[in-house]
This record gives sequence, structure tokens and C-alpha cells, in this order.
Amino acid sequence: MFEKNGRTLLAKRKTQGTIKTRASKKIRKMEGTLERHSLLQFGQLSKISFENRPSSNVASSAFQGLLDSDSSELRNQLGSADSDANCGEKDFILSQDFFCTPDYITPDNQNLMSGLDISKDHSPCPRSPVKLNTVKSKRCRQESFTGNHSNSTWSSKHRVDEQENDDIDTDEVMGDKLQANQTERTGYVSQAAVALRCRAMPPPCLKNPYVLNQSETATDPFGHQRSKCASFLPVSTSGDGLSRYLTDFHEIQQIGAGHFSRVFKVLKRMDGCLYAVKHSTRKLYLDSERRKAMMEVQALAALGFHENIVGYYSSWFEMSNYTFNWNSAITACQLCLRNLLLKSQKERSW
Ligand SMILES: Nc1ncnc2c1ncn2[C@@H]1O[C@H](COP(=O)(O)OP(=O)(O)OP(=O)(O)O)[C@@H](O)[C@H]1O
Repeated sequence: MFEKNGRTLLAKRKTQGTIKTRASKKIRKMEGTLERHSLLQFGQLSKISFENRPSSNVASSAFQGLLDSDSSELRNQLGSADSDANCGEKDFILSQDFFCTPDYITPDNQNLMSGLDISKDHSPCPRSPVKLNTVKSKRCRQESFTGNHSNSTWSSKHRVDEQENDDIDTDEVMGDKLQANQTERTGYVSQAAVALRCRAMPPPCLKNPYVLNQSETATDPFGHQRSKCASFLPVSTSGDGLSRYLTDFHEIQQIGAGHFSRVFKVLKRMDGCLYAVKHSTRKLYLDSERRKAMMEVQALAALGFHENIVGYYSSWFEMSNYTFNWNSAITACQLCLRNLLLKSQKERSW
């Protein structure tokens, strides 16, 4: 049993020794083969690169001279390597066999120039594994907010016509339309964009049921327009922020002009009432200019309500289209229907 074990041990040692010698031989062979391969590759590459090099280049021709002297040595080595490689069996191991890696050795007769031709390469570029799970997030453009100010009346009229007989809940329709519009354009609606737009959304421009329609139509020459715009009206921005004027009011038309101002008939979206809004066309860059405008407003506010004085409601400064993006003082006043009536009568008599 022991003897048998001893023999087995001896046999094992012998086998190990044989394996070791074979392995060391193989490694030496491999080293030699790898060296030869690298020489071969270097020889091929230097040959190809110099064949494709433009001859007019002085610097590279000098460099070629240097390499030519080396290449004679290389050729000698290559000759012996070739003769080794050609004799009988394939007595070499490729690096890819050794390292179990794919073949990165440049194949023979490879046309380097066609390899560099990008137009011929139709293989799809693999996606980065890092980016596989990333979701593209685009900033939604605020196109619907940046519409031309002058277009607002036109587009609003069309919308109003479409929706005049619509009894569906107004907020819901507005939200749905906004979402659909955005999805159509970008294919993706970010929650942040929706939240931002909802916050900036003006209240629906609804007809005020408490305003006496009949008496108003009798005195208001633009009454028919008012009932038309008593619905959803698009909002647009001016300058780089949301305009309070455009957010809170729907402009119907210009009703007057002063020396430094323009007056518009507007419908307030929130309360559905008509107002006269006066925009200063003066460029108010300076504090002193703004203070002057404020004094005018304060005087009007101090007068209080009187039948011969238009009632004052509110005023603010904002970047306005009418002042070419300079600060403009805007004052919302009671719309003087008598004034409008007189005006329209004058126009008719002319
Ligand atoms: N509340 C209003 N209701 C109806 N129309 C108005 C109202 N306010 C002004 N208008 C019209 O606008 C025109 C110009 O307004 P306003 O009288 O304020 O100009 P102004 O004082 O001459 O101008 P500025 O302050 O630039 O000198 C008026 O003549 C009038 O037709």
C-alpha cells in the first residue's frame, strides 16, 4: 500500500517535472514568437506608413532616412524570422492564444487607407454602457408664451369662435390643450415645465355674469367684441419675463393716444370687466423719470371716484412692447364708455 503510494508519488513528481520543462520550453518559444511577431508588425507598419506618406514633406523624409538605416537591420531579422516561420509546422503561439484575447494583430495585405475611410464604415457605433439608462430631458420651449403681442387679438378671436358653444370645464380644457400642444412638439413634457406653466397661467377670461349685458351693449359701442372675447385667451410674454399686462388682461383694441401714452380697451381675465389701460410710451430709464410717472398715478388715485373722473384701479411698471422693451408705466382705469361713445359718434359723422 505504502510502496504503491511511493510509486504513485514518484510518478506524480516525474509528471510534474515533465510539465514544468514543457511549460518553460513553451514559454521560451512563445517569447521568441512574440518578439518575432512584434518585429514583423513593426516592419509592416513602418513600410505601409512610409508608402502612404507624401514625398514632399522634408521633415518626414529625414525621419524616413533614419528609419531606412534601421530597417536594413530589421529586414535581416525579418528574413531570419520568416525562414523560421516558414519551416514546416506552425511553431508559434499568437498573443491572442496566449492571453485568450481577440486577434488585434494587423492582418497581412491590409489596405490601411481604406481602413481609414470613414464613409465606408457602416458598422453602428455602440452606445456607451454608462448612457444606456440615462433619460434625455429637454427644456421645453416657451413658444406659446412668446407669441407676438400684435397677434394676440387675432389668435384669441379664433379660439373664442371655436369655444363659444363649449360647456366643458374651462380649466381642464386649458390644461389638456397645453399638455397636448407641448407633447406634440417635443414628445416629452417635464413635470417642472407643466408646473411652471400652470403657475404662470392666467385665469380664464370669462364673461362676468353680474355685469348688466343689455344696458352695457346699449352704451358700449364695442360691446359685441367683449362678448366674443369672454372665453379663453392666450397669453404671451414681453421682454424676458411674464408681462403682468398680458397675463392679467386681454387687449381688445387701442382707444386713444396722448402725447406720451397709448390707451387700450382691455378685458381683465379674472373679473371679466372692461378697463382702460394706459401705457406710457416714454422711455423710463431713470429713477427720476419713474418717480414722475408715479406722481401722476398718485394724483389720479388721490382724486377718488367722481362721475367726471375715470376711476383709478391699479398701476405698475413693466417692460413693454410699446416702449421697445424699456420700462413702461401702466395704469388701469375705469373704462369711460361715454368717452368711447362720443368718439364713435364723431367717427361716424366724419
Ligand atoms: N378711461 C378711459 N376711457 C376711455 N377712453 C380713454 C380713457 N382714458 C383715456 N382715454 C382715451 O385716450 C386718449 C388719451 O388719453 P389721455 O387723456 O390720458 O391722454 P393724455 O393725458 O393727453 O396723454 P399724456 O399723458 O401722454 O399727455 C383720450 O383722449 C381718450 O380718448
